[in-house]
Amino acid sequence: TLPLEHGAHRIGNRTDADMARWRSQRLGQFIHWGLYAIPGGEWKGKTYNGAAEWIRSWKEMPQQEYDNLYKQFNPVNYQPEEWAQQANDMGAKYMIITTKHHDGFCLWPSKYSKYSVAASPWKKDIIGPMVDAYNKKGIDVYLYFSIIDWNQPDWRAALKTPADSIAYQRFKVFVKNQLTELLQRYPTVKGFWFDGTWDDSWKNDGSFSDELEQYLQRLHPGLIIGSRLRADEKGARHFDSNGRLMGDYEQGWERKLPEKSADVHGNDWEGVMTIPENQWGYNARWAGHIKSSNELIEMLVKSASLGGNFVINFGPKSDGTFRTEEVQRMQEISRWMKINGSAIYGGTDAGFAKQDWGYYIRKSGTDSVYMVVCNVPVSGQLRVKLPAQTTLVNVTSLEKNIISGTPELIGKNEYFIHLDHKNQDAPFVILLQTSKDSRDNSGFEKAKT
Ligand SMILES: COc1ccc([C@@H]2N[C@@H](C)[C@@H](O)[C@H]2O)cc1
Repeated sequence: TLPLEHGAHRIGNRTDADMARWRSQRLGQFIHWGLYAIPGGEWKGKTYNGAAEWIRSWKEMPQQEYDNLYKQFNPVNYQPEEWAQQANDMGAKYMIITTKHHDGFCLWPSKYSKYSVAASPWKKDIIGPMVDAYNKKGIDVYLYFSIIDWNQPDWRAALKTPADSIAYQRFKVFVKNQLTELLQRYPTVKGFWFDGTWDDSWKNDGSFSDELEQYLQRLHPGLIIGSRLRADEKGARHFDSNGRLMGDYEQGWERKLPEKSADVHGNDWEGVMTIPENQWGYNARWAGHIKSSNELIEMLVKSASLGGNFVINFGPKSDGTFRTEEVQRMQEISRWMKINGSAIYGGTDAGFAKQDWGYYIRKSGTDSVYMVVCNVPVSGQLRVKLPAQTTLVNVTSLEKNIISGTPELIGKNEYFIHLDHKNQDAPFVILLQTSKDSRDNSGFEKAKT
């Protein structure tokens, strides 16, 4: 291995209480809200085909006109208590809010930038009331912060001249000041979600990103920061030049999920997902495939089964309300989580052989393994193959009328669970009580349905 000064400083997952809490939460809510919600992907009758929060970079968008949108930011229907209530109903245990996206507009009245809500008709702090409302519901808050800042004259994507380096030096002080300010203003936040760290200016400054992370940890012990912040001294990101994960969890799963356990190497990880194919900020016209609640639930289940968190993104409108499709999904997921949430919270990789009908999720630290069935086989029976030395003690379903009769034992530790032929319209959950013992007769009590 290479001697790295600014590579991973820890091998293996964090074992502290803050990280254990994050790991148990499993379902998060991402919120992308800012000036980009005003155009909502359209400008002067034309539709922007990119992600709505990137409209400033569209050739049809005069940047000065975009930058002046702050004069229209006035979310008269913004009700953070309602936002928190609906997130709580959905079953989200943490929320990530964009304090500042790439456009540099700050949703808090920053001392270090004029380009904030303080200059808008709204005038007031957006972030504070949101943090308070979510915390009051017992939901942890993480702050999304973009290192890229198109509004800051000292921002540089690359350092080409000595003047660039002097400007970028000022920019780094600005970044550190804003992050310090955010922690001082919102001391209950549990971590940062960094973005906009792919440019050369940042990638080639691994020592700064490392010092910054350590500075933030000292300022706010226990802070949780993903792998997207850091670069090592050779410009490697997420995984250092020795292949070791930097930060507290793998933060690269954006609009995509790992397929199997081997893809995550036992690391903590988090997947963030849009409901449309690729829109984070509000876009008036959702095109392409819009994920159903069942699709989002299956992604949540898959994430928990692979030992990771799943965060669903929402893009509120400029007035502070949510679009119908997003409210609908929060309500449908809420219904599912109220019945099946016990399979998700505290869930992790069960280490069982994957079957076609769906996913196994182990309640961390126990012998309870949930089966979440997403693909009911036409045979009407679910095959369960237990790892060696594992005995099946009991089988129950979280809802009634799922299992018919007693599971059939075939071979040493294989079972067929027969299903009640009701056609289910959502994933359903069966709980396996197992035990690690060498009894080879695998005695089996009658399954209770
Ligand atoms: C260069 O490609 C991207 C893709 C997405 C992003 C941002 N990350 C997501 C979490 C959103 O904030 C999106 O704007 C930035 C650059």
